[in-house]
Amino acid sequence: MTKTVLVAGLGLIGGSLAINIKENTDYHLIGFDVNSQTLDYSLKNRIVDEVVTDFKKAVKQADICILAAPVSKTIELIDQLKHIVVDKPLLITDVSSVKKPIIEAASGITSDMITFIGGHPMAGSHKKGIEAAKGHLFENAIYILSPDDSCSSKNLRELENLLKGTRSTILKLDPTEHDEMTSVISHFPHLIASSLVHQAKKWQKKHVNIPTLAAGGFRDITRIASSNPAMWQDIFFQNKSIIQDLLEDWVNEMTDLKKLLETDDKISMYQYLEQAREYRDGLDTKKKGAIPSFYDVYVDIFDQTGALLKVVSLLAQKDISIKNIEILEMREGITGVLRLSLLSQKDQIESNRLLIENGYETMLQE
Ligand SMILES: NC(=O)c1ccc[n+]([C@@H]2O[C@H](COP(=O)([O-])OP(=O)(O)OC[C@H]3O[C@@H](n4cnc5c(N)ncnc54)[C@H](O)[C@@H]3O)[C@@H](O)[C@H]2O)c1
Ligand SMILES: O=C(O)C(=O)C[C@]1(C(=O)O)C=C[C@@H](O)C=C1
Repeated sequence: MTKTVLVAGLGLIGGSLAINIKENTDYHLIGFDVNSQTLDYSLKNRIVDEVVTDFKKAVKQADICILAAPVSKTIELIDQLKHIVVDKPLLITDVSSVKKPIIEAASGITSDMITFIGGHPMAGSHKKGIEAAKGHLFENAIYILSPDDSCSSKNLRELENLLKGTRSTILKLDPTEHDEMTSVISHFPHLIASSLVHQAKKWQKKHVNIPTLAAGGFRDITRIASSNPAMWQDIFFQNKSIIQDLLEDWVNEMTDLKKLLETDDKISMYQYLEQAREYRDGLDTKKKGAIPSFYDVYVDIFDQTGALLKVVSLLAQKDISIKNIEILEMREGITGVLRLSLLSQKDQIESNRLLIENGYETMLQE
């Protein structure tokens, strides 16, 4: 018999998982969300087979339930699950960016029929809502699962099978490990990105043209400051103590840097920058990790109508698929740099050759 999957919270992540599951399995998909427009959109665009407004009733129908609401709302949904009586096995997972409070809440589910496996796809975007959902969002990403000791291998396999179509790589982490690692690599950088934007905004009072000068570097480092504030506020408070520790570390490090300037210690400053460069470059090696392993080609193009289209068509003629395109710097009449991210080294070399043959100036990611 066809199994039923309930997705509770049909935003960017829940919607993307629903699309992916629909594309890759024949499971019957039910969608639940507190936003009626989201439910209408999901049904109209056939992201799910059925929508419901009664969470408890839908849970009783489901074989698998994916909780994809904001972290604190996911905890509230888990609290509801503690009081629902199910008469068939139910496998529950979530997608929350913070794991410890989720696993703690789930430990209060006492029914023998229910298995909870914490989950977190390490991919997303600064966009939110169902309209931004994409079935291929998790391709090449790390998908963290936090099964506890009581989780059977059958249940784990069932969840892994469901997620197979995402083409992500499953990594098992315990919740504490997860929360520390994601704070360093994901949560804390969001706080810093927002603080850099605030700094620019303050200085704009003195220099009105600051936004005009905000070129590649500033845009690169602050892209994530355009993310969903409600989601990040929730994450920071759910992972508060680690964020506080990292903030303290950061303040100390900034104080050290300040001292290097005060004491004119150019050698230490150089070493600081060089060590950061070496570590950052190492993250981009061709193994999968928090930073996806793409093969980049940088192309110098003029900001003229059709320039982007010409580059893309050139590669498309040779069936080279581009994983990601980013314009790093582009001002009217001035050359700009286009970053093409490709899926294999073969595509990277072939694209580079084609572009050079057609008169483009290129550079490969080392
Ligand atoms: N955005 C990312 O980059 C990203 C990446 C990985 C994991 N996550 C995690 O995924 C979860 C969802 O984030 P998102 O980016 O999809 O957010 P989103 O704002 O795009 O979607 C959240 C959805 O949950 C719905 N919702 C809110 N309260 C609800 C409730 N009580 N019951 C049911 N639905 C409810 C909202 O209406 C919305 O449709 C969060 O826990 C977040 O930490 C986000
Ligand atoms: O790509 C982005 O914009 C993201 O912010 C994705 C990102 C991240 O920090 O890497 C954000 C939150 C998640 O929990 C996982 C992934």
